[in-house]
Parts: sequence; structure tokens; C-alpha cells
Amino acid sequence: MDLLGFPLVEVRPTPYGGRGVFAASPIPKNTVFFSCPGPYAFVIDRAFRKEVCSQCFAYAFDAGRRTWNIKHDAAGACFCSDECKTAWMATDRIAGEKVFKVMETLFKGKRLGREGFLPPPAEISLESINEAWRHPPALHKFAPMSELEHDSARFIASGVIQRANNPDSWPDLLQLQDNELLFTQLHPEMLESHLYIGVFVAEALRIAGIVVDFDVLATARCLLARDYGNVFGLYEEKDDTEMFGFAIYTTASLFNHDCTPNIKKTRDGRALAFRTLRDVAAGEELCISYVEETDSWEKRQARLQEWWFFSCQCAKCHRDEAAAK
Ligand SMILES: C[S@@+](CC[C@H](N)C(=O)[O-])C[C@H]1O[C@@H](n2cnc3c(N)ncnc32)[C@H](O)[C@@H]1O
Repeated sequence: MDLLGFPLVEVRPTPYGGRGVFAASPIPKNTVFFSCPGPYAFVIDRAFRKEVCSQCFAYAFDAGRRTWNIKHDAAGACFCSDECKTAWMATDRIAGEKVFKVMETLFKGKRLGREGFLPPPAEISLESINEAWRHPPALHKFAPMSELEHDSARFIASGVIQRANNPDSWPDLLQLQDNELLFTQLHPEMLESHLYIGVFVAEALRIAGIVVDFDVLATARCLLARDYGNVFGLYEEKDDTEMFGFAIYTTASLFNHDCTPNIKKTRDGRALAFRTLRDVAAGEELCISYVEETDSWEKRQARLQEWWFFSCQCAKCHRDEAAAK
């Protein structure tokens, strides 16, 4: 697979975990060998909305400010500059603006939401998940939705709008690893939440009068299936400690994990850039670290299992596991 024409890298199968990204030729230390211009779908968490520019993700605190005050109140977005607001409004997000407005109104007025919680199916299998999506729950009038669910709904809505505006990019999203079954087996209670999120987004599009030529609920399901295990946290650029949202970048999610990574990602506005941490030989796999490398083997494995559903096969983990026995 071609990584958007970046000549230093190629995508190939690995013996341990699906595809990986490999150096096609030697790459010297400190080379930015790949970058991804912007996310397919993203959300700025409600709690951070006033502090993060919805267009370029600039963090107000990094600029010595508490909040950004150029706003699009109805759609729940803030901007660091008029240029960013104009860019957000003028491009293909016009449909998005309408959908986000409707979603804000429904959420703030508690106009549509869920009533209580249903128990998950007794056994989580692909069949029981399919069956649940065939019979999604109805939204209730004047029922609340949690802030977390609404943030997830905004994330899914941004992906649905992306598909509507750029149909050619949908296959890029679809080729990401589908983690629906593994995720639902670990978190069965989330199945119902995902169904509500899908129904909520479909209803928001309907109320906004946005007609698309694909099934919104099925699209929401595809996005949710690829969200866990593929998304990147959006962190502020200075210290990389405060996470204010999350985003899915199609090609960037092809990098596997290693507890001794040879590359590092950095966010540059909307873009993600990948840089070598040491000289890399031709044919070596290029891996980032999904977790804190200095944590114990047990802690790293637990986190990778919980959030990425795999047991790490890197050399350091094999060494640490052998030492622990
Ligand atoms: C973000 S995806 C990376 C790309 C993925 N290999 C693919 O083909 O789409 C993360 C998934 O890759 C696999 N993976 C990544 N790093 C791994 C590792 N160190 N050991 C085992 N599996 C790994 C796991 O299946 C994990 O859920």
C-alpha cells in the first residue's frame, strides 16, 4: 500500500499484528519522513471547547490565554483567529455546521436522549452485535444524554460529514483495523451507548435536513468500530500532557507499537508528523510507542490490552516477560 506518496516508507504485513510501516530505504535520525495533514474525524471535548481552536487545534494556554473568544456559539466551536473561523465556515463543513447546531440544541435542551440502561446481550459475538444494530433503540424525548456520549456523537458526526463531503476518502477509513468485536467483548455495556450515538447522529442529520446517499447508522457503526484502537489523543503541543480531544487519522493509524520506539509523532496544528529517533536501516519496521515506555512490563501490557486489545510482541516485552518468570 502507498502511504500517500511518501517515498521513504512502505506498508507490508507483519508476522505478529496485521500490517506495519517499514523503511523503504535508510532514514537518518531526526528526519520527518511522513506527515498526515488532518484528521478524518475528530472532537474537541466539551470541557476544552473554549480553550482549543476548532480549526487548527491551537491551545489557548500555549498562547498565554485562558480561552479563545472568536466563537460559533450555535455549533459549539471556538477559534484562535478570524482566519480559522473563516476556514472552518468556508470549506466543506457547511453541512457540518447545520448538524452540529442541531446536536447542540438537542443536547443542551435535553430534547432527545436515552432513558435508563439496557443490559448487554448475554453473549457478545459478531451475530449478537449485528442483531443489536438491526434493532437500535429509539431515542426518548426530553431525556438526557451524557456529556461523554455527546462528545462521541460529535466525533461520529464529523466522520459522517467527512464521508458526505469527500466520498473518495471513505475507503481510507474503512481499511483501518476493525476492533468492534474485541472492544465490545471487553466493554459489553458500551454496545447500547454506541447504538444511541448512531441513532442520535442519524436523527441530527434528518432534523438538519441533510440528505446523504449512504446509510448514516451503518456509517456510524463503521466509525465506532475503528475508533477504539486507532484514534490518537489530541494533546497540547508544549508539554504533551493535557489531552483535550481525540482524532482519527487514516494513514497514521498504520504504525504499530514498540516499547522501544524508533519514531515519534508530534502534532503540528491539525497535522501529525512522524520523525525518526535514531538512524533506521532499510527494511526496519517504524514503530511509535502507544504507552509510557518506562512503565513496568505488567503495566504496559495491561494498558495495551485495555485500550488496544493486544498483547505486545516487541523485543523488550519478550525480554521483560522472560525476566519476570
Ligand atoms: C493502530 S493499529 C496498527 C496497524 C495495524 N497493524 C493494522 O494492520 O491496521 C494497532 C493494532 O496493531 C497490532 N499491533 C500493533 N503493535 C503491536 C505489537 N507491538 N504487538 C502485537 N500487535 C501489535 C494490534 O493488533 C493493534 O490492535
